[in-house]
Amino acid sequence: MASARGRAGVSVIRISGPQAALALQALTEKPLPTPRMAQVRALYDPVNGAHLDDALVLYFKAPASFTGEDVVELHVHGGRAVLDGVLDALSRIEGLRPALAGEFSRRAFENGRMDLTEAEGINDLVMAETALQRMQALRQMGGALGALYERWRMALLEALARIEADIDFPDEDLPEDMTLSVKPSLEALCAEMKTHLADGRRGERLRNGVSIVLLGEPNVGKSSLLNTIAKRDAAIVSDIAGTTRDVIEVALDLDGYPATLIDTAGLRETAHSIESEGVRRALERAEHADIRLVLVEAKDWPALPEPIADLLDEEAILVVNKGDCLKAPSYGQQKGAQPTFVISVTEQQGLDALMACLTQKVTSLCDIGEAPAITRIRHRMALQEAVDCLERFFQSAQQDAVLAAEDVRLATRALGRITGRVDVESLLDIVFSSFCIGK
Ligand SMILES: Nc1nc2c(c(=O)[nH]1)N(C=O)[C@@H](CNc1ccc(C(=O)N[C@@H](CCC(=O)O)C(=O)O)cc1)CN2
Ligand SMILES: Nc1nc2c(ncn2[C@@H]2O[C@H](COP(=O)(O)OP(=O)(O)OP(=O)(O)O)[C@@H](O)[C@H]2O)c(=O)[nH]1
Ligand SMILES: [Mg+2]
Repeated sequence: MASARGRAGVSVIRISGPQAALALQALTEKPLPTPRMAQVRALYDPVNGAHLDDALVLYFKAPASFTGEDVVELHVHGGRAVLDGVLDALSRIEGLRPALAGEFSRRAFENGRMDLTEAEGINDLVMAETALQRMQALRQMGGALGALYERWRMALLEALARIEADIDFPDEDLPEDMTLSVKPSLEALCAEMKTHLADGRRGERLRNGVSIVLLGEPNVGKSSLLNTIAKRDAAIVSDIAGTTRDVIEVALDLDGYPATLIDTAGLRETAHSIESEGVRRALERAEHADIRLVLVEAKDWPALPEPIADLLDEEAILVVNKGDCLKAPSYGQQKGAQPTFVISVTEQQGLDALMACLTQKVTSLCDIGEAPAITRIRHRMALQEAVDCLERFFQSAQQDAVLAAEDVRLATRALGRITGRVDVESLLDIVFSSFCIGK
């Protein structure tokens, strides 16, 4: 199944590999359709001849297909019985088995149709929830990131060839000390890689979403604010202090940038074991969050309760809720060092200014600009390893050309692992296991 499970107008089943055309023929009484031309065909169970559907079928002849193998697509009516009937019929055809998660993309990679970063881009595109996540995924799927790493790898290979020439023919007419002569170009390359690494993890944040945690004492209106921002009743609100215990997450799309807003238990000392577990979880989330929204009630402001004052660092945004309880509330952003917003959730006041501030923060945390960005820890670790190898090379180059060559070779390998040119076998299960089935 290439489409989602469950009832749908149309569902797509796809088959890849040398038996694909035979499978299609087994389900129809007519000859194979012309490659890449959609045809309507009645599908029958090959064993008992039962009519399964009138489907739209496509045949992609190898190598002109997504996987590079013969591919057949059955665009069937998306009902339970149709899908069960067709999948059941297919499963009884010899040589066919259900695809593994990511297996189509994996085969496309193994057949040389894309590098690993492009395959990862496909998965990111399927997972993308906001416009900018989509843009980043399309860029990576189109090969921009892979091309950058491949360019660096080629430059390293060239340097390596010169160093090896120096080792193999030390007395020939080569310019004196090749190992040193490649140093400036490798230094420039290393600097470029470090700049690429020093991206504030923007690409990874854009892919994963920025986390925004709501913190504060019980009853200040954290869950009310979450519901208002999410525009739905995601969390229970009540006037009983200690209502929220579990961590509650809602996904936000802020001008195309992804964020997760996280509601937590009100912070207080309590003997109640469930509530104190909630408080523990709240503090744990606070530690890992990208943005902390610290809520207080208007009556506790500007003189803040001590435990709350302790939560405020320069990263935190102070939100003063229940502004309607003030005599003459002035809503919106307040002057002062700490970013502070007076709001009223019940009166729907001051929220626009708060949202504008959040959107701006989220944007600056994951704005990647024009250049392709690192989107996962796998890339970051390999790049860092390449940089470390090059720095070792700069140390060792004078002393020993053979050791120096080995450092450059290891840096080349580290880059090659990102696009899947080397050490592929150990990587594939990791990369493709997070894909959808049918992708
Ligand atoms: N029905 C359907 N929709 C789909 C896909 C699919 O496989 N099937 N895709 C995939 O998941 C995406 C489209 N990507 C595709 C990429 C390449 C080829 C392909 O046949 N490539 C051949 C021929 C190119 C040509 O002649 O233009 C090739 O590259 O050799 C097909 C789909 C999104 N929509
Ligand atoms: N007057 C006033 N009351 C509010 C406002 N926002 C929330 N409340 C009320 O404050 C009470 C507590 O709201 P919650 O959203 O449950 O508070 P909380 O911070 O999630 O509380 P815990 O989950 O116990 O930590 C409810 O009765 C809300 O209706 C506001 O802007 N003004
Ligand atoms: Mg709550």
